[in-house]
Amino acid sequence: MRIGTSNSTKLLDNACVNEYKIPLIVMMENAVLAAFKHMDIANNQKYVIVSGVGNNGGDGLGIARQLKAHGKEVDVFIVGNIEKMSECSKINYNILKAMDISTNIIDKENLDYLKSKIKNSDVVVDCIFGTGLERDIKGIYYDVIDIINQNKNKTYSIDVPSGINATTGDILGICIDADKTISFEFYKRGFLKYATKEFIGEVIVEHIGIPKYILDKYDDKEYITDIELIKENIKIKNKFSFKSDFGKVAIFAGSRGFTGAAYIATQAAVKSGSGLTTLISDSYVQNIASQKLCEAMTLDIDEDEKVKKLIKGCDAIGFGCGMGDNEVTYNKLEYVLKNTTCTIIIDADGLNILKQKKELLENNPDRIIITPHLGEMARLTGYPIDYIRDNKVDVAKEFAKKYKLIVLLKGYETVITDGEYTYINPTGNAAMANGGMGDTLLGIITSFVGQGMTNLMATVCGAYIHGYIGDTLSKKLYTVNATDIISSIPKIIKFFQK
Ligand SMILES: NC(=O)C1=CN([C@@H]2O[C@H](COP(=O)(O)OP(=O)(O)OC[C@H]3O[C@@H](n4cnc5c(N)ncnc54)[C@H](O)[C@@H]3O)[C@@H](O)[C@H]2O)[C@H](O)CC1
Ligand SMILES: [K+]
Repeated sequence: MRIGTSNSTKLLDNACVNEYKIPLIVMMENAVLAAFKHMDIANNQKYVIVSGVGNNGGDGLGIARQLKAHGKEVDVFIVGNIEKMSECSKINYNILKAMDISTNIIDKENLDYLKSKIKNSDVVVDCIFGTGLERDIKGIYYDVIDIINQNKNKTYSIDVPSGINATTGDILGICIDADKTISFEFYKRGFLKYATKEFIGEVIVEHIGIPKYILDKYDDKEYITDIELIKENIKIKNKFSFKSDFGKVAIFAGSRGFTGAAYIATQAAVKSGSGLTTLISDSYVQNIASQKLCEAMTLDIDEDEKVKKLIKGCDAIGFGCGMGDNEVTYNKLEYVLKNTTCTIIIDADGLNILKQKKELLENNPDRIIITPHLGEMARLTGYPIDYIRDNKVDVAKEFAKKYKLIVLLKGYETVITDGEYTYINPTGNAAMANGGMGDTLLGIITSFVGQGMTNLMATVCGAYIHGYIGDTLSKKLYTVNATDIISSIPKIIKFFQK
């Protein structure tokens, strides 16, 4: 699913109208019909439509007409200077007048009337502002939004809950507290901001008849990952394949007290389909992990020649889980980067050691994937955690572009970017918030890179599948642990295999 901003909507509208000769009223009626499908008419009878005078308001007037045509009780209120009504809104307004559907122009005197109608309604349809909101909400607009929030039974917002800036997610003074948002063509970028989550309700994105090639042309290269993309990347195994066709990977992980991390990351790679997997760790970890790892091989990190030979032949290397934030780990990472050309996926202590010494990243373009959480990203970038949380896409993109690598920034709606293309991961849940989850993810991504996916797609698919397994298991489990995820990896990957 595409992510877009106010500007993308404007550019798209202009292109459709001027270049492709699709009249705006056609797109508006498509929007009306698309939104109407979600008005839940089987369960509601009384609707109040509150429209502004821009095109978002025009959508509302069209929805009012459709609701009336389906036998619903509809009260229409318009806020704003009716003289300044947009052209398409005016068309819908005139249709309502011709059909004898009365409209009320809101002023200070009839706010109580609006309030009583809202109290008495099942659903308020919010069409005051959409992508055209451009300044703080004041005066009568403020009062109307406040009245809706205080008195509604349910509110369905059209395109954007009025008051939220569709691009930044900033709340411009006040905003509608929506139960559902029916948005057009794009998931609005502003909805990614944590602070808006409690106001947008369930978000539905509907197409309004704009051809794909036009959407492609005005694409911001930002997406919410969807299932189709995963299916495209998980290929059927050729019947003539050998284990060498599914990648040789190594996992550098573990230290005293962190043997679990080594086991989890390695076993996740095995279960994700790697042809050959080797855990490289200190001998203490090796002795313990090798008793549990049946399929994976193990190697002592200090057996220099053997390690060098093995990593030179690897298709991907996962590095960092539970290794310790110290000079030894840094030296090993430097060694691995120097002695290989394949992709290295760096997590946990592999990231912590980089905070003062980013030259390792600078000197290895297009072969590193980093998987930080907010704290690790703060240490890498120097930005405060709150700033990163509010600007996660921009921060991840900036870092990815600067160091020519892939950033997977963990958190609610994990961000994955190579600096040009960005994917927001919609899977995963709070039942997965426990130790070992990151190690599992590292194992899956390492395995996918080893099997030949591009670095970006391996990271996108790894994050999606990891979260998807967690979502599936959390329906029956109070807590989902790394070992639960690992056991389900083959079954779920199979589900996505085309
Ligand atoms: N391609 C599409 O997705 C389509 C979407 N449609 C709908 O159109 C709106 C965008 O319409 P637009 O006219 O550009 O903007 P708005 O209706 O959101 O508002 C503009 C209107 O409001 C005034 N205004 C802005 N900020 C304030 C403020 N703080 N206080 C008071 N007034 C304000 C501004 O001056 C204008 O008068 C989109 O969201 C969809 O719902 C189309 O239906 C079809 C194509
Ligand atoms: K709206």
